[in-house]
Amino acid sequence: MIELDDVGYSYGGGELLSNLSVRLAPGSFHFLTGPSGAGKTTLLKLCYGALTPTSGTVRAFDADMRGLDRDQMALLRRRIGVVHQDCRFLDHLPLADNIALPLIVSGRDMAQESDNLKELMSWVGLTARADARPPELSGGERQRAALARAVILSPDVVLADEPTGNVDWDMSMRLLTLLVELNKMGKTVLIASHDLALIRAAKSQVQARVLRISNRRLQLAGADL
Ligand SMILES: Nc1ncnc2c1ncn2[C@@H]1O[C@H](COP(=O)(O)OP(=O)(O)OP(=O)(O)O)[C@@H](O)[C@H]1O
Repeated sequence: MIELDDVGYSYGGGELLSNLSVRLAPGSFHFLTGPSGAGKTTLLKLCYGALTPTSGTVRAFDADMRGLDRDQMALLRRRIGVVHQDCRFLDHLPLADNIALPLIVSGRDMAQESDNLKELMSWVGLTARADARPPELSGGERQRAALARAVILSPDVVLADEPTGNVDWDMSMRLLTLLVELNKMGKTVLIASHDLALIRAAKSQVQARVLRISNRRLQLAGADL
């Protein structure tokens, strides 16, 4: 589904990531861990085409991302839902409109999508907050809204960057449950997280592979995690 083959990346100085090869198979569940600054967000950006590797190849849905034009890339990105670390809401818009933004941008008929939006808001437990502005939300509400927005176009793949950052343990578990539900619906899930307790908890709910970035390379973490 998404495949990195011998990928390297540099922001201009020395190489941040070297010789990374990994395949996110359809329906798989992965964690990506590693110390702060190791390159987790960078790797996610390579997976959804926000960055182009300095060496190697990233393929998504059998297409080499480097060869795609703007329209093809836009179509491909609709198949990859991203939960950004900083959520990125438009503060002047109500929450429901923020969650619906990908529908609007992709030109969907909003009248036809209204049930989809309501269902999704209910799934993340935010129906009562539909009219709230993002600055009025708690951290957990923001993270659940970011997840709803990431999946509103029914992507095949969900990439979540620290989706449980700044929330307490109960909310982390609630968010994890939502991500596991998405995986049980057949979606491929990759979660970047430095929270080892979360990763351990997930292992009782889902068969997850844990990848760790260490010294610029990607390793498969052992059972001792
Ligand atoms: N646009 C950029 N230009 C230059 N350097 C960057 C840029 N974005 C990130 N970096 C650097 O690349 C390194 C990896 O950053 P990245 O955000 O991928 O790490 P991370 O593992 O996600 O970190 P964290 O766990 O703290 O979120 C850091 O040293 C960061 O400062």
